[in-house]
Amino acid sequence: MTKTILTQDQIQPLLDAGWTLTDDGEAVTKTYEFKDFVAAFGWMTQVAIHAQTMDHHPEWSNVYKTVEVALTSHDAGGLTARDAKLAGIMDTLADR
Ligand SMILES: C[C@H](O)[C@H](O)[C@H]1CNC2=NC(N)=NC(=O)C2=N1
Repeated sequence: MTKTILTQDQIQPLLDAGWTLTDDGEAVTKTYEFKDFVAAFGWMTQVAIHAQTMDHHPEWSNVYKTVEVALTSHDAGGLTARDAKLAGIMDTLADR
């Protein structure tokens, strides 16, 4: 598990993929919109299994078909490769 904080160059691909950097620069956020609640919760269930395998967990909330996500590495106090990896998994699973 790496605690190295990502550089601006390493964060840029996340921004290109639609993630937003928080004002403090310590997290990225994204709002996913699904077809309905079942699609949203199904996606969350798939992501949860990956998160548990990685021992890296999202901050998220769900209202009906919308899921708001924030990714950060609490132990590192900012963004790490673990956030970039989980972001990629989330985007890939949402595109199916
Ligand atoms: C003990 C355990 O490894 C830690 O609490 C892990 C679990 N999941 C985590 N998830 C995230 N997003 N940040 C962390 O620092 C973190 N720490």
